[in-house]
Amino acid sequence: MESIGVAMTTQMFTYLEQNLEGRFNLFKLWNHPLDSDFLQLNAQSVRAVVGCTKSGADARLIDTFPNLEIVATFSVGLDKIDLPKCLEKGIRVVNTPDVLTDDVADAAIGLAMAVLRRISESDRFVRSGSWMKNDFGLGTRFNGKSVGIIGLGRIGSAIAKRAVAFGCPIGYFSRTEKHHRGYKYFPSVLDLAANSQILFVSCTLTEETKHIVNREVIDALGPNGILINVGRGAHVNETELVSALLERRLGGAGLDVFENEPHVPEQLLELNNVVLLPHVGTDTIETSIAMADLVIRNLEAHFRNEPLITPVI
Ligand SMILES: O=CC(=O)O
Repeated sequence: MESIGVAMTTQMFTYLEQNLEGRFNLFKLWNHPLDSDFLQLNAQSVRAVVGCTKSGADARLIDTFPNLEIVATFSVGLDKIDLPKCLEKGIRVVNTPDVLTDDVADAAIGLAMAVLRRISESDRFVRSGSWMKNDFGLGTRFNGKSVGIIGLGRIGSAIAKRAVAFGCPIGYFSRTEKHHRGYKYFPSVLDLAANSQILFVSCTLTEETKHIVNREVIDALGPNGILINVGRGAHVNETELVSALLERRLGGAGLDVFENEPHVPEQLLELNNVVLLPHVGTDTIETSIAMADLVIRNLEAHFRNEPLITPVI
């Protein structure tokens, strides 16, 4: 397979890069931009693209490679891929579901715990020497809080399973009722938010779920409510979120994702009731290796004319 051209859109994980390099003719697009002479000269040989949450396959990239057969994303999310265009051109698409579910769910629970028990804030308190002068004060309990989950897919279900272990009653919103015994279905996000103390966002980003958390949902969650987003930044109307936090209409937020990553609204940096992560929900060594292996196994299966392991289209 050494002669097959594979284009990697951006730097993502050295292990993946090295393994692709060992198997294919790898083009690193951060060294060779789409309009460079080198890339134009080699564009015909590229049959696969490997993208990620930062940089996927948009129409321009797809059109650059006339012999493109498959797009593999080093992520479960597909929002950086022009899926209709891939479908129209008969380009296969694969992602990395399942192997990352538990780590994202762990990160979601960690964020909820960090906000409620003020873990990041208390760490700052110790480091700054403030403990010498004052007591830290009280946090808020996590166990037993009513949990609402937007999107009861793989990750949402894994969050629910963990929250149940903390004695939390579970409500959820999804396109269809899942008939899960013990979890309460809410056909509207607004009702879910009104009945939740902690609202987790873990659905896929589509036109329908963009800004699914808007001003009304935030107000329904209320001044004691906590919002945790491990989906995509665009699930939440960030401007409304910032206003609600500044005006204390929302109790707090734990965010792994933002509308314009890596840019984070400056006002959030000043708030102690907010915990901010740099989109690291899947970022453990174990999961990253499993994701990279899945990308490679999918590409190898495709070029051997075998069934794809995790096909999207
Ligand atoms: O955000 C992470 C992913 O989509 O894998």
